[in-house]
Amino acid sequence: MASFPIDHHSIALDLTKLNLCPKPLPHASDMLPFRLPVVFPRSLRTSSRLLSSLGSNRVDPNGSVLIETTTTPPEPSPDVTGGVQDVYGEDAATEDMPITPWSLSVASGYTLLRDPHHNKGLAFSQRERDAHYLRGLLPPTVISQDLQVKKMMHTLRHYQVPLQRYMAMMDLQETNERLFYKLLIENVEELLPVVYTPTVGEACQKYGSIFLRPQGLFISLKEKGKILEVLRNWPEKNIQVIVVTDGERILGLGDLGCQGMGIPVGKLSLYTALGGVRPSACLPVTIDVGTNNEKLLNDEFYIGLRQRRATGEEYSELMHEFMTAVKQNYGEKVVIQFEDFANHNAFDLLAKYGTTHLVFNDDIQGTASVVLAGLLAALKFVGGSLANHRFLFLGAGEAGTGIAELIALEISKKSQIPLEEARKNIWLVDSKGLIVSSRKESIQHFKKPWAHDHKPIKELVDAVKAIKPTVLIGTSGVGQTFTQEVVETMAELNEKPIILSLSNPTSQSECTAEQAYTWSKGRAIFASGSPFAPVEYEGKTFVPGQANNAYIFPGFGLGLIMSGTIRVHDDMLLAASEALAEQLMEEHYEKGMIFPPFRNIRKISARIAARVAAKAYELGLATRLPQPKELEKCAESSMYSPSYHSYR
Ligand SMILES: O=C([O-])CC(=O)C(=O)O
Ligand SMILES: [Mg+2]
Repeated sequence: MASFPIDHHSIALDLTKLNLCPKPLPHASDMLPFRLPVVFPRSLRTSSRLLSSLGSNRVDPNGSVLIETTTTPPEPSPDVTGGVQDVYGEDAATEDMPITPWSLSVASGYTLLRDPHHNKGLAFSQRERDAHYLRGLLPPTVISQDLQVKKMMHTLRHYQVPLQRYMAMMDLQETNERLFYKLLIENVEELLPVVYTPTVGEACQKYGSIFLRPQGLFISLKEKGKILEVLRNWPEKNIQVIVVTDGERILGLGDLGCQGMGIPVGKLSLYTALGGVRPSACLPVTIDVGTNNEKLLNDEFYIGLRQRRATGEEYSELMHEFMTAVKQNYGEKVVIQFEDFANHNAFDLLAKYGTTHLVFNDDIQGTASVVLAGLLAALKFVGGSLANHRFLFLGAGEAGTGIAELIALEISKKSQIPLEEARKNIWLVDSKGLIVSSRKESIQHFKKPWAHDHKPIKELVDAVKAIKPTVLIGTSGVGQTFTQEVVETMAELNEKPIILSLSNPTSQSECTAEQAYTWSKGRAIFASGSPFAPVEYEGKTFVPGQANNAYIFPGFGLGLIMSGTIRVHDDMLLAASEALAEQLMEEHYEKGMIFPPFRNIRKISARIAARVAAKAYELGLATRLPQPKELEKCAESSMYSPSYHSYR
């Protein structure tokens, strides 16, 4: 039995946590009268079993008990953009906690400094250093978390190579999680390109070489028959979101096998930083069924299975075991986000598990929702409704057909016309040319609804001339395919051509922001999947938007979680798009923007979450009852705060 060198006989019980989504308190100290001391019999006080039963699974036999308190709550701030106040003490209002609302974990001394969830580095106070056996293990200086942020940003800005910044950020995530999130939340525009696209793409390509500590859960063919056991090896039990990839189509970079792990890790960092979901509730997973990437197979530093990809039954059986184990282990309300699967599996998995699990395909549905939002906002510049526009896509995979379908759904609902009718103004070009009815027999099922009557056309530029689109959308995964001639033709056809180059990372973008503005003589309404800096053209500054699903999935997921939703419905995607488009203000339009700046992303995510949750309640898919009255406030107040807790 472990012994714990402490003399605390009470643990604070925060009654507000018994409420699933209590009203935000006007001041955190209002909570204090509700805190009850809970006294345990002496025999229980030293029992590691008791501690485990209270929700801690980090019992250190040599350690002391570390109790997080809210005795010095931070001043509540009225906004959520720069890290919210920790109203609930444990950032857990999205969590079902009917009986054990404790905040408790176990570590001390050296172990505490190496526990990323509790380490505060130089920010440990003198009192904490005494109480937790840290004296001598740290240099004497005590600094604030704000100063730590300043120092870290200073260090990061000195690195010239983006990959160095990525590695420094991953290192921070693995040593001091709260500091990592504070940095990311407070510097989101600067750091998003580091932990996310484009740098995460390069990180995945070089993952084998830069790999220091494993992050996330690796489930390979070797784990077949044991996936439930593997899930149980993960230290956190209360999982709310899983992002899973099989690495076959990482961004526009292709098959990166097991090294695709950078993507679920990055996406989940955004779930926390942008959407406020607690890091401990997030589980990144990579399914390794091999890779067809010869370069990786021959790379001595490759970290995955050294075999060609399993397909067919072998593949579906492993995926099925995974999906079944997830539901068995975490229940029905865990969000499973599919990420960067190749087309053929992505559509099949979504269709197969859409009726039994809470699944969401970010590349099909998240991308569709963000692009629809951008188009709704762009109407402000071009006028009319979506039904008055003609759309041409380069790329007919997950993103292309997903966006096309959501546009058609929105048009069909708004104009009250059948979906088939709404699809007629939407055209797609794939690697073989315009998708037309004469190709219907030979194309994949997800392309068939877009095979309209027209003579075959091979080249994109000829398709632009023939179809005369008002909106051109690139989802091809191939860089520099919107040539000067293509953009110029769009500009000849339209006073304000809408051009979206969505492929990631930057190297795969169909054209750059500068090309779009220059070739259209400053008339294009442009957005891209990966970020581009503002462009000066003839004395005017153009701010390109980042049409990236990062605007959608964090808030969307939060909406699902806070309402206890059990299935995703397309109407929730439409609700998310509308919520995002509504965030555009006059000041944004003046700069030609069709997406709001990322610096307000937590507010944006809360709005999206509220709208998604409201739709879920309306559709009868939400299980968390009764429905909170003020969903947006509920979303904001349930967001994770990266501020340090005080330990006693
Ligand atoms: O990760 C991103 O930046 C967007 C995305 O889902 C993709 O390109 O596959
Ligand atoms: Mg993706």
